[in-house]
Amino acid sequence: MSMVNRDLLGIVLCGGRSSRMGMDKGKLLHPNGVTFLEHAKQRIGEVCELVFMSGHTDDETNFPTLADPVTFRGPATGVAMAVDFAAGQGLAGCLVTPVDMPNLTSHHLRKLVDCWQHSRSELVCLASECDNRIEPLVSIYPVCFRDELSELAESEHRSLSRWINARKHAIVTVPPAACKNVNTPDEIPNSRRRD
Ligand SMILES: Nc1nc2c(ncn2[C@@H]2O[C@H](COP(=O)(O)OP(=O)(O)OP(=O)(O)O)[C@@H](O)[C@H]2O)c(=O)[nH]1
Repeated sequence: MSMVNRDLLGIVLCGGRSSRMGMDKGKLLHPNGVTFLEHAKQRIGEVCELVFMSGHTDDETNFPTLADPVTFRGPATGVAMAVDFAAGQGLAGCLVTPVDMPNLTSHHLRKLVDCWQHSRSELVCLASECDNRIEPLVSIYPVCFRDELSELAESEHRSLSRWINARKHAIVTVPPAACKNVNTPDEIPNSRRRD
């Protein structure tokens, strides 16, 4: 069986202001020598055949991108847009990942996909094995949630955690380090900006 999934659209969320970091988080240098953005694209490319970036505005690369219909309204906007697009492509859902979680690997993403394969209309979320708290930005969103996610994206608070917690969902747990995201410069060991 192929390790690369053809039914899920792989998404790298890379919109937002990166205001706490003070620079585009996608441009940070990952310890493995590529940018955070390249790393995020590579790891999801090992799991999903079709991959899009979400919300990124600069055009240094020609990588397929889904622009947010309204900018800086948070990740729920990108997720809703991605799920809508996946539904239009006849895909089963989206595997969403953030650009700012450098220790997450394709191995962790495959665990999510394996779980989803058992029940393909169910939400599947990554969670830290220390507190079971869900990571809405590392989750699989089946296309049956298309309309509900559009409503969420247009609502005032747009909290994906709250939205998922109000619905049936499966969780896949990983060590806490794997799902640590970086928001400020002092959270990036062994890394620096690529000039
Ligand atoms: N498509 C899209 N992605 C977003 C948006 N806001 C944040 N993200 C992504 O969601 C993930 C988590 O981002 P956050 O740390 O919550 O927000 P941020 O805007 O990047 O950073 P701050 O300005 O410091 O809050 C990252 O991968 C961001 O690129 C948005 O408006 N649209």
